Amino acid sequence: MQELQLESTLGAMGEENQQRSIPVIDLSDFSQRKAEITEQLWLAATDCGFFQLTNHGIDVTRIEQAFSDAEGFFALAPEIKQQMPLRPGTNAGWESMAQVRPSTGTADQKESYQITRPRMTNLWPSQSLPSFEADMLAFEASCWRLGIQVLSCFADKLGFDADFFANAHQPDQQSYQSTLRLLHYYATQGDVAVDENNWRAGAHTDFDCLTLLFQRTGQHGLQVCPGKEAASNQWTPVVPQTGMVTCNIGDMLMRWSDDQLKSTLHRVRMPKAGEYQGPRYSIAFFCQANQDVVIQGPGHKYPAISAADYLQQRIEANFAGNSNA
Ligand SMILES: O=C(O)CCC(=O)C(=O)O
Ligand SMILES: [Fe+2]
Repeated sequence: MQELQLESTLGAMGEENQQRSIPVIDLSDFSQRKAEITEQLWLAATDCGFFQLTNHGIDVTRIEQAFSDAEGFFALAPEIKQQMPLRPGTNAGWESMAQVRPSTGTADQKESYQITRPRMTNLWPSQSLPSFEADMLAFEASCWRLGIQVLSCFADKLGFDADFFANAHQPDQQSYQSTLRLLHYYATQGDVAVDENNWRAGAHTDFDCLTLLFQRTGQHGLQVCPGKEAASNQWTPVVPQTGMVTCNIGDMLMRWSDDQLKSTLHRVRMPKAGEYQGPRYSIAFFCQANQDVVIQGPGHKYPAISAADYLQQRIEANFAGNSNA
């Protein structure tokens, strides 16, 4: 697949480019300002493929709570986390150092726990963390609402009904496959090589329609390389700020928009000597259309394919691990 050829050329470090900026889009008064917001989102998503949202309706205290829940989960003993293993192909459960990217060939220096609503049987830490499940499902629902709001703007521009993507990502169905992923990148010692073999997350594009990413102030490392400039191998840092939501377009929406919306390469680099060496936590929500939904762009550039088959192709081609991004 075209996406993979691009990824496999991008293991090298490249250079940092501070010149580009990631657009920041204010969602306040969404219903009154929808047309204006839609233009801003479309511009950002057709150009850079990455943007950050403010006044998006998810309260910062709610985000902080989700991070403290995530810290609580990752602090559980390995024997407990091992009872909730990531099941191949499901995007549900816990893994550590299991994700190998084609861009690097080495495992990401992280652990993750993924929540995909219909697939969570026996995967909740109910005994150790009694309120975790309810908290996380409520947070997932807030992410869904925000993701669908942004997608409704893209639907307007693509000539689909405003509720087209809401219908394509129905949470109450067995075929639902949007995923909330908690991420914990391990603390480093300051003497770790920052080279092309060592990444918190190797360069990749996401498989989904739209990713919402929560980062914490001070926990740097995310870098972006816009598609049209991929050959430059120049990477722009995305400044982390608790409360902002960083968004990126994934491969599924790129295909669904006949390549108008851009799925953008990104990665998380290791801290350099002198930088913060502590753990890095982030939370990602991947909007992925329900399995039975048929993906086809307005101009029919690509053949119709179900969301299940599309993801399967992407996962099989990508790596032995099982994940959506
Ligand atoms: O942790 C981050 O900042 C990025 C995570 C990411 O890109 C992913 O999980 O797909
Ligand atoms: Fe990603």
